[in-house]
Amino acid sequence: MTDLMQKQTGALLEIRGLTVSFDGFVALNDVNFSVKPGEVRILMGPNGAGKSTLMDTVIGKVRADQGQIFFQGKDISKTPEYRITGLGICRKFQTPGVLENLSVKENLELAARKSKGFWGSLKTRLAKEETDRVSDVVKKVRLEEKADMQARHLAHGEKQWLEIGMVLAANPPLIMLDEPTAGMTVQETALTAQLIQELAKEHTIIVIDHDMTFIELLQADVSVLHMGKMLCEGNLDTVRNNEEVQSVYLGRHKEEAHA
Ligand SMILES: Nc1ncnc2c1ncn2[C@@H]1O[C@H](COP(=O)(O)OP(=O)(O)OP(=O)(O)O)[C@@H](O)[C@H]1O
Repeated sequence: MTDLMQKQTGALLEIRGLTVSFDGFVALNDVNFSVKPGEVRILMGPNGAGKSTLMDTVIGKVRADQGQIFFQGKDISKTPEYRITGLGICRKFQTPGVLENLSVKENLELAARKSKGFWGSLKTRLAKEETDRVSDVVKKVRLEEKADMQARHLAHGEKQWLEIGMVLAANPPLIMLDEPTAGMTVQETALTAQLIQELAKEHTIIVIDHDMTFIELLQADVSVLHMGKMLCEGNLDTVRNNEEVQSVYLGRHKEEAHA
């Protein structure tokens, strides 16, 4: 896809006909998926549906057997993993990456340095643009008052926001968040939904999550994967009313709720 085609389709990320298999097991089967600049998209699906594999393929950790991945109009299907961050794609995993003994600000500075690659990370001082970015990010993730506090003293939700901040420090156009509200209180979950909506003004965000309260708060379009196939896409009502989704995913949750 050329830059012109990207403008025509309007997609920041466009995945076409993606098939991925592990030793003959097909984890993704001819998946199409695209997100527009500034969009928040929720990626749902039961365990083993292929959500992580889809994200892993975007960041070059897993290679596709077939299909193409276009980012800002460029085919990145064969771009090595170590180059993907530099292109402006950042993924936050569920496992914490915060350094507990460093302050909030120091963690953010480190993330800003790392985004500059190996040589950039060796620089002792940050450029003005980077320090400005760190000050901006610390406000965005609502940790301004705790900027000098060691990360280990933060509440669980605050640590998750710091991690989102560390992704933001690199200022990537595309952010992928893996269950950002896991373990959060209802109030922290609501604040996280608000934060993600604010961030979507400058970034495109793909969120993998199962928490229906959070998904409702996000008010974003949803893509549902099931057994490696894209089952349904649309707004939350469309997805909720889809019979296949009800039987394979939401139905299961209802049963659990009534158990
Ligand atoms: N490296 C691998 N080798 C073999 N099989 C794998 C590998 N990675 C994933 N799979 C399989 O591919 C399928 C999709 O896994 P994936 O982790 O993408 O699902 P998921 O939707 O992210 O699930 P969960 O919500 O449980 O994280 C699963 O059946 C999984 O066992």
